[in-house]
Amino acid sequence: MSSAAADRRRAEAVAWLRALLRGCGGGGGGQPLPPPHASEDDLRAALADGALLCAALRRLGCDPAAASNEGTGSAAAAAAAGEGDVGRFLAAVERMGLPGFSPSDLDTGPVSSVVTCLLALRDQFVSHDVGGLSCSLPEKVMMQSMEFPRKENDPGTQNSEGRRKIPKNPAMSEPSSPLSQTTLSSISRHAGHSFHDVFQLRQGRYSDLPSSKISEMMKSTSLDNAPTQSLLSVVNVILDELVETKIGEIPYHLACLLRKVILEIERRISTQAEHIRNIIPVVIVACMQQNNLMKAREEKYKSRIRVLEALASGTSDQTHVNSNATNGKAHVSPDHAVHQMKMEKDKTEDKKRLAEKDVVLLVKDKEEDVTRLTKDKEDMAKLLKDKEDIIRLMKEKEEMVWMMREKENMVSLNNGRVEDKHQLTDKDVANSAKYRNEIIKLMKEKEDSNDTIMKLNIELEAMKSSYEGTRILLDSKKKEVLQLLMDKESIEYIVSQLKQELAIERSSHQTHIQELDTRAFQANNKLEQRIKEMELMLEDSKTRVRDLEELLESRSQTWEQKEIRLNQFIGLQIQNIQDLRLSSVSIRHEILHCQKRWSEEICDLGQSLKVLTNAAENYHATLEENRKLFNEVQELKGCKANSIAHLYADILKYQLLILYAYLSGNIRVHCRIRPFLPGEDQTSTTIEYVGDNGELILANPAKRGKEGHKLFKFNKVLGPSASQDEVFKEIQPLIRSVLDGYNVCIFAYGQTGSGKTYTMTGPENATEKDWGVNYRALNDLFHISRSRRDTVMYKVSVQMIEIYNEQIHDLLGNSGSEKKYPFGSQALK
Ligand SMILES: Nc1ncnc2c1ncn2[C@@H]1O[C@H](COP(=O)(O)OP(=O)(O)OP(=O)(O)O)[C@@H](O)[C@H]1O
Repeated sequence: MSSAAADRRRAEAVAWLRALLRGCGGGGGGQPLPPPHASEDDLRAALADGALLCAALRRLGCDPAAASNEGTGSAAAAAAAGEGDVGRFLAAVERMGLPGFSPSDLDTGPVSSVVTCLLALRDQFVSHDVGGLSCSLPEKVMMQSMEFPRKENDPGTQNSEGRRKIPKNPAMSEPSSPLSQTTLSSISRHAGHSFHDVFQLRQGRYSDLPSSKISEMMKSTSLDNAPTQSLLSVVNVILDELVETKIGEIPYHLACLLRKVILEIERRISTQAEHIRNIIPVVIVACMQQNNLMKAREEKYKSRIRVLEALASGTSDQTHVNSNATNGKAHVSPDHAVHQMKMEKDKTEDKKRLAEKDVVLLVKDKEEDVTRLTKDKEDMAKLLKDKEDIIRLMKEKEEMVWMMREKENMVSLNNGRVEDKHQLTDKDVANSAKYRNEIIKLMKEKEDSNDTIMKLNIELEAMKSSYEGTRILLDSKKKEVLQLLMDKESIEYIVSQLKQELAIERSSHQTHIQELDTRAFQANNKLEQRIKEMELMLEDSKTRVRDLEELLESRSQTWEQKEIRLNQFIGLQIQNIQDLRLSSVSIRHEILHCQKRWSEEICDLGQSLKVLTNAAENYHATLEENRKLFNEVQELKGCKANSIAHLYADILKYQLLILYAYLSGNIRVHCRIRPFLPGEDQTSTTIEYVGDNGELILANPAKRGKEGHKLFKFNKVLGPSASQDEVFKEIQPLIRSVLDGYNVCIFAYGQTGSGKTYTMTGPENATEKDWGVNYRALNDLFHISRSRRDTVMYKVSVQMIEIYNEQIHDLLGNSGSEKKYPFGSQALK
């Protein structure tokens, strides 16, 4: 047997023992009862002296002392079991044919045999359910101890003289109500005190009974074992006898018997009242527990509903989140999306499993609640029935007391009559007074009993009201349960809907997962393609890196070569500087020579200037004369002054220009550097240096040393950014000097594509801004001639020749002879 089963059996035995002995103050002798959850040691300690065991036997209607004295077998068993209560208990148990135990088991041995013995004893006496109702163990034991009344149609309940039938109360008739008649007779037989034999009067009257017989009836064992019905019958019969015989006095021994019987009845009534008092708190506690249980159930259901609601809202949220996630997944990677979808799917399945589990638990709880409520309802019905029985019992008791009073009145009436008729002796009077006192005492006691019954009635009323409250509570609970059932149905409907939604969601998720798989597959393909492309690009880049490295290598070699060349150039420059020093010395000499020559020339120029001054003086004189003439003409006309002033200014300006041209020399060489044309290498220039004073250094990479660099000297060097206008401005004074009678020749010289045509003519379809020297010169000359037309008449002729292969050709000539140099006299003119 498992320890749990042994504990359960021990608890059953202890509960039964406690319920059995509770009403009689423990073991009857003040022995403490074992605690409700007694351990083996507790039980052993409680039962060690055997007092509780014997009390239990007595409570069951079996006197162990008497039993141990009966028969040789019992005596032998008691002897074998040892002396004392334990021995007597074991002897009684053996006689009943129940399993016993060794007295040493109560000292050190296992208590399982003791428990088995106690449970067998319980089963022996509690084999029949009260009123055909089955109860749980503690309730059964409790109800046994309550000794509920039972109505029997047993013929034995009626006396032989057909008196008014008094309902038999098993609780009162027998100390342990559930005892079967067979069991009872068995116990009585074993005890040797059949109450039928003792109390049932077969013939004669009680007043005629000998004292020894009455003494035997008054023995506590006889009274204890006698059913209450028998005791009541005894009282009734004695009172009837008194009424019938109309004797004024009751025999002393009969009065004692009457008193003892009434005391026994009162004791049983008080025991019953005690039981009722005990049961009321138990019932109230049970009701409160029931209430608490119902409240707990209600809370549980509410929490379940909340969980389901939360689950439902969570599922919808999840659906929302899923849809959001699905919408937002266009921006996340496919692998991540698939992983997320799987996680969401797992979560949804977990939630679904939880929801199903919750539903199963709810259904289970509901079934348990329904079962429990049904059971509670049955228990309450039982309690109500018991309550009605108790009320009925109390009424019966009241009737009985009323009947007893009636009979006492009748006795006292008869006594009065007898006093009137007979002269009593002193002894009889004394006896009568004594009996009267006894009867008054009995009446008082009955009054007390009535008070007790009244109290019991009040308590019963209170119980009734509490039962009513409990019933209302139960009705409300029933309604709540119905409400809960309806809620459960609605929850089941919601759960089924949720399941459908989950199924739909799952299918949509699966579709989505398939789509994502397809997308992931496509993305994978794309990525693989991309990887291949990137690999190709990487290869290409590597090749380019190799090329660049090679280029870098070659560049570095070039730079090294350049560095070498630069070093060489620097060396060359140093040599050049030295050469320049030398040449500077020679130049200095040359300058000195030049200074000398220039001083001579200046002297010549001075003479020439003198000539010019003279000419200018003459010119001024002429001019003065002309001015006078003009003044005169102006006086006459008054309108030519301005033009003459202009002319004068122009003349002065031209004279200065002439002087400048004279001082600058007759031949001037200008250099114009053409900018790079589109498509030309911008870096491959040979120009190394351009000076403001007309110096130009050109590099020749093909030659080394001094030969690699050439220094040129011009009157003016015009850079690549020089405009057409700047070029013209440089030669404009020379061109204008033509109008003063000087010969001027301007020509361009250079290799093919160096910009001769551009400089002289300008680009094709050129605007005024891009005009070349020719256009600008003619334009300027015509402008001046036009401005001087009032004073000077200029004649302009144009000749266009070509020098080709050292042959000069007139491009405007008509015939062959005119075209070839020397041109005709016509052409020269
Ligand atoms: N200073 C400049 N600015 C802009 N473009 C120029 C310049 N000089 C020359 N060019 C351009 O250079 C090209 C060659 O110039 P151009 O025809 O004048 O050379 P060229 O010396 O006359 O040649 P060829 O001897 O063959 O006749 C032309 O397209 C011209 O427009």
